[in-house]
Amino acid sequence: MKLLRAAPIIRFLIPKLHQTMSRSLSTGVFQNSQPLNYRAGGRVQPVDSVGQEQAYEPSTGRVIATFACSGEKEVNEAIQSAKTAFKIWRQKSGMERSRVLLEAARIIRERSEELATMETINNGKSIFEARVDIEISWQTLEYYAGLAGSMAGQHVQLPGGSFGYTRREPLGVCVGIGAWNYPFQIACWKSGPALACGNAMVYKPSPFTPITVVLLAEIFTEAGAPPGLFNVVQGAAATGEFLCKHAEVAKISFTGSVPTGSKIMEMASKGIKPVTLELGGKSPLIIFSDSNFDNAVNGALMANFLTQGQVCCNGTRVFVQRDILQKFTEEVVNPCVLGECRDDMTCVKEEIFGPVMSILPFDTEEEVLERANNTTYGLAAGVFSRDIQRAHRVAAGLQAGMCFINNYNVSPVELPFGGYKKSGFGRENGQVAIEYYSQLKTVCVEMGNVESVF
Ligand SMILES: NC(=O)C1=CN([C@@H]2O[C@H](COP(=O)(O)OP(=O)(O)OC[C@H]3O[C@@H](n4cnc5c(N)ncnc54)[C@H](O)[C@@H]3O)[C@@H](O)[C@H]2O)C=CC1
Repeated sequence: MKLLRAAPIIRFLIPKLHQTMSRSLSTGVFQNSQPLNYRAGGRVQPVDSVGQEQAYEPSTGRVIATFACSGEKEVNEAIQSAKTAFKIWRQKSGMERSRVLLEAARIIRERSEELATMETINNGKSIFEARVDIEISWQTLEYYAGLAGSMAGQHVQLPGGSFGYTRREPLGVCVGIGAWNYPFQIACWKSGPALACGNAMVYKPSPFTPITVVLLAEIFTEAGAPPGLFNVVQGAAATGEFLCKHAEVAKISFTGSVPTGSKIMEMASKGIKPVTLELGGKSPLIIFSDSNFDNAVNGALMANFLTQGQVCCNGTRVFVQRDILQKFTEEVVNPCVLGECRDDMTCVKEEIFGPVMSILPFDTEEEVLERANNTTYGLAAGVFSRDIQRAHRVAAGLQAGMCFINNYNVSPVELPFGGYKKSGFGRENGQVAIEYYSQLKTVCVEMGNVESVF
């Protein structure tokens, strides 16, 4: 079982990192000394503030950064900086945007060990998972670089030689607000499609993880993005609210909890701004007795214990068909697996956002589908079975935006990701994300004379 090897791997790797990396970027000694806001192509101290936050290194408990939370003026400065860059960026062809994104992806790839180490220091996840996050991040930029050059509208013929066409246009200044569990990756999932479409972005990371997104901002600048294309403001709820309420923001893409998502939607509604909401979940994983047993066990571990269980789409309600229940339970036990669970228990109904798997026995397909869907969330779901017809039938019946058959928690950038029900709406990744960062203009062209009806 791969995940059980996570702790030894990080212990093994840390001495090596000490040897190969500068002292300032080693686990246990890193101390931030630079401004963490970024606008107009450089790091800046905010012009005003609403309080102060501290960021920690979870493995040691040390404070690694103390920073001011951006106030209303600073948020406005960042938005004006983005507006300036947007005027330049929107005029670029898709191929020109693509080159910048490809170069940013190349730099991330080249600096992946440093970025992964920084992510481990600030987030606390193991280095092998941080490396995967960084890999997904540059792949995201590469993927949207690939799409940037091929964004096109439609040409429609009309009577008398007249015609119409559609143009896919950027929205303007987009705001990204991220959670702390995948700081760098969430920023890439939002900025990749946003910039590919010709938008500029102001990004606010979680105050728990302020460090790596500023490195992403520097990378975009180094890659040739106009100054101000990707800006960073730091802070908590108050800073986030200044962003959401700002009249010149065209769109908000948010990753975080359901209660905050609801507030974001409320603020966006005042300005009629589109939102993408990537929220929490309490996802079901259904294991039929005919599944490949080892795959099902590995899948259940993947579904629960990556990033200390702090993964939005984790399959934390593990429904196991009764005839393999005992064998399965014996196989997956480590901290913390809860057996003999019932659907009405709090641990089964509410998101824990930690490494806790709840095992629930079931007997029939019909019964388990109804119970799996009996939740206000709908982010993800999984099914393990060798019966391919049943697997597809169950996937079709599951009320979730992301369904896995015979695997769990694999999120290639080519596939759209997002939720049903209270897990949010809009999609990240895949071609469809383009629709959430652009708007369609229709141009109707008359080739004849204007016939007056008056
Ligand atoms: N669906 C998805 O893709 C993902 C969802 N999540 C969800 O995120 C949650 C955990 O992340 P947290 O950082 O604790 O979530 P959170 O909702 O507390 O915070 C998320 C972000 O929103 C900001 N924020 C808080 N209040 C705000 C307000 N009133 N206005 C504007 N911004 C505000 C925070 O500073 C932070 O940057 C879990 O519920 C998890 O399931 C996490 C990762 C991925």
